[in-house]
Amino acid sequence: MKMDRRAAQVTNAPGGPEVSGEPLEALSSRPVHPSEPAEGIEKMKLLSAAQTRALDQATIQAQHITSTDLMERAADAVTSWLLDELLLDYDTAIHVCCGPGNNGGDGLAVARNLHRAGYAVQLWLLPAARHSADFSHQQQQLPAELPAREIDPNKLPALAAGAVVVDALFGTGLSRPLAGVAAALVRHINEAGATVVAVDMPSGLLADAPQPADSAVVRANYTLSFELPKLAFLLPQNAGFVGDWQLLPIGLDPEVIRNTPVDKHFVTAEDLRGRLPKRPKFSHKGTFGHALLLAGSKGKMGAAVLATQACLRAGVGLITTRVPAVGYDILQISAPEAMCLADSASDHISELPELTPYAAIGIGPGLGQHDDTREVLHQLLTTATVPLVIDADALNLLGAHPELQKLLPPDSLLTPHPKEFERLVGEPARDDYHRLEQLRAFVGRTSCYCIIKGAYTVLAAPDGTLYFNSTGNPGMATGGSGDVLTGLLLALRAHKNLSPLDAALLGLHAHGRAGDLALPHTGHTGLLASDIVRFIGPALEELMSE
Ligand SMILES: NC(=O)C1=CN([C@@H]2O[C@H](COP(=O)(O)OP(=O)(O)OC[C@H]3O[C@@H](n4cnc5c(N)ncnc54)[C@H](O)[C@@H]3O)[C@@H](O)[C@H]2O)[C@@H](O)CC1
Ligand SMILES: [K+]
Repeated sequence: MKMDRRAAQVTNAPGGPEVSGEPLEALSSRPVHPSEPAEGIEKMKLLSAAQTRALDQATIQAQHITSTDLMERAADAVTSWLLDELLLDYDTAIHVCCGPGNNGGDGLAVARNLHRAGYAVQLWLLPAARHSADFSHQQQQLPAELPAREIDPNKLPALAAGAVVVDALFGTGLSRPLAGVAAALVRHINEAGATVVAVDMPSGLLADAPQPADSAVVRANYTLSFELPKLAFLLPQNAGFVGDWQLLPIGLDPEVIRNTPVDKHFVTAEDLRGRLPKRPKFSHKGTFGHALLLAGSKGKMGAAVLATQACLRAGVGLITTRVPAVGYDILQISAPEAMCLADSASDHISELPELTPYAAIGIGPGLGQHDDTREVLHQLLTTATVPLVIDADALNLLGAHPELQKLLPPDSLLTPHPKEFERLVGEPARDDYHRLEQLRAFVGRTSCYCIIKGAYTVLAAPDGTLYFNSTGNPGMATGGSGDVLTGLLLALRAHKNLSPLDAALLGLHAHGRAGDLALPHTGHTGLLASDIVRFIGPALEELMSE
């Protein structure tokens, strides 16, 4: 069998109102707007299982079609993908395993399509007391030469390693963990070493809730989902089940999607393109703000350098970086475009500089957690009147001294990775879903923006809306990558004409995209944080208005 692991269609792919002309002071001190609409961030809404069902029904009504018609579209899309992307051979053994509901109905229609096209299909049905109407309809459409065999729990189908298994056991209708024959079959599929293609969802995975750790869940190589991604695909704990996920369009009604209220979005380039104001011809360095960065300690000056360079590459007007005395030469040499303010202490930052000139302030990269530095953070939180970007050791200090969290100015942007987030909230998350609940509670409590870094970095706005980033690659899981993000976000928060939400979304997207642009030059293995810096400019230009 020929295998083509190219990305297909939308491949694992991935706002707010502008405050043009508003003085920065007003931006930072105005009350948080809990209902700030995510204007335009609507291309990829993350719907719950119930909303997905409602969308299917609404599409059927709006387009005057039957549910069978919609199922045929889904099955045609899956069949085309198998033929065009997986490049099936006629002699490849294809096992289509169907459950009792509409996911199984999809499987029956795919099996019929493949059989008609001349492929070697074997069709297996899970024993069940009841079947959905569309399943039964599809079963009646099967040609006589394509027998549907009920799975015998005592003799599960032989699945050769070179075979393709189409998993159409359960989709969004799964309401509880799998048990009995279904669980046994799923474990059998997982052990077979076959190429597993899940229809809509890997069977056993719940669409928007965790399942017990020991549940049987299909470990798919590919998951072919319809139109919109599912929250479950974006969470690290499910990566081993979902595999490479693809979205297949089936004509779900765009108007209904637009009108479906959601609190979670998957943010794509399409959502963000044009949101970064083009640099006007007569712009000067004041237009793009003067940023202050407090970063570095002895042995961690690289973090300060990378964040400074990233801030510059993200188009900040000016940057002043406050470093301990030991870092003065290092910073001046490695970032000559930046101004450098050396602290009187040699190895750590011990004094807060005068804040008046600055449009935004970043703190954290390589900072260390000296008591003096904690005091600097304390003073910053109580005196700053401009947007703050808070990262790394500044987050650890906030975790170690929770009383400081009460001082966080509204609309500050915090950028923890999962471990820093755990320290910040003082409690490990039970699972990825619980972490999202913790994140929402945190932004609700503090009226801040907070991200959690990862494969699909998630941003929570103060109103609890979640935005999953769609760019980036595993090569970026390397030292200094987070420092680069801080610098980039700092530049965008210093930008006069960007709302806090737009600045954060643009920054997250551009960071991942810069990593993706660097990849052909470095490979995953050789990707360094400084390579990300190099491509920030091109990544941001892609999002610039005409
Ligand atoms: N017309 C539509 O609504 C469309 C639906 N589509 C497909 O339909 C799927 C959803 O179909 P359904 O809502 O019928 O749901 P599923 O086919 O995912 O499963 C529902 C069936 O499984 C049973 N069930 C649930 N949890 C179980 C468990 N733990 N153990 C054993 N049985 C269990 C239910 O009682 C029901 O019979 C989607 O994932 C998608 O694949 C697509 O065909 C697109 C169009
Ligand atoms: K499935």
